Amino acid sequence: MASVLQLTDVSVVRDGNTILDSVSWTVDDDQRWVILGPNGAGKTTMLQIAAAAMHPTSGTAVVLQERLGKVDLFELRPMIGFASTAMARKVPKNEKVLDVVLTAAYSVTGRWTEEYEDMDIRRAQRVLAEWKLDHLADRSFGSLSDGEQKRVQIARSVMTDPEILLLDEPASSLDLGAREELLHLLSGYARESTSPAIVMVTHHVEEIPIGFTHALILADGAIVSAGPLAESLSAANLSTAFGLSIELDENDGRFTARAV
Ligand SMILES: Nc1ncnc2c1ncn2[C@@H]1O[C@H](COP(=O)(O)OP(=O)(O)OP(=O)(O)O)[C@@H](O)[C@H]1O
Repeated sequence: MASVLQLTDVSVVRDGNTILDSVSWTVDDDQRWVILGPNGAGKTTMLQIAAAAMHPTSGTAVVLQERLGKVDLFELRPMIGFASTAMARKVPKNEKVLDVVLTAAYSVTGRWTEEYEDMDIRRAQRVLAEWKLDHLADRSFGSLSDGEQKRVQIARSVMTDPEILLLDEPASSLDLGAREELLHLLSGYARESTSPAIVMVTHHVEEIPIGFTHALILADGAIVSAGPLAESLSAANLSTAFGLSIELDENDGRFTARAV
């Protein structure tokens, strides 16, 4: 077991606003974390630091054993899978699904005239099959449903065989069927011992895939709780974070929450 992410006293200040306030957090390579918290709590900012896409204003962030600020980010980033709507917006709408995934191997979006190696093409095809997208390989990205696009984003982010996988609200905007299909795939992936460490931001406890092991709850840029799911994801901690009385239920590894 090795740590893939270590934040120590990390603060982020932007335009005089403290977005993260002395956050300390460690993620090990066999852990699957969910980050929950109200709008504006700082969840995406945490992911940005984990993705080496942002530096802390103070404190230290060590990603894959490399301290941010002392490492060549272009070497580090291929080892980090990051699926987000912001990333998807950079993908040309007419890009073929196979190419959306394949181009991750070269850290670009939009295929031009590059030649790709057969090995990379075979890996992209395998990844598409794993995420139930093989029948869509020749379709344009822009023609896919939201649910299919979300799965392509994840397939692209695992194409490079990353050591940490970051997912920013992968189930947002999905209908019930598409959400359940995605959660089923994420559960299977989370439970494989060969999968990398996973950190997923979500707004809803209903979107926590079975197999996730840890929860970090954030409010106002500070950690309310962080640790194994059974301890950290509690009605009391959610109530503190959201500032209202919340009831939490668990059924066969899936969660539901409501205000009481
Ligand atoms: N460049 C910036 N300058 C000033 N404030 C910023 C900047 N970037 C983010 N913020 C603020 O920092 C806070 C945290 O933002 P962040 O996107 O990390 O929150 P979040 O928990 O992901 O929110 P949401 O659930 O709404 O996506 C928000 O109040 C946001 O407005």
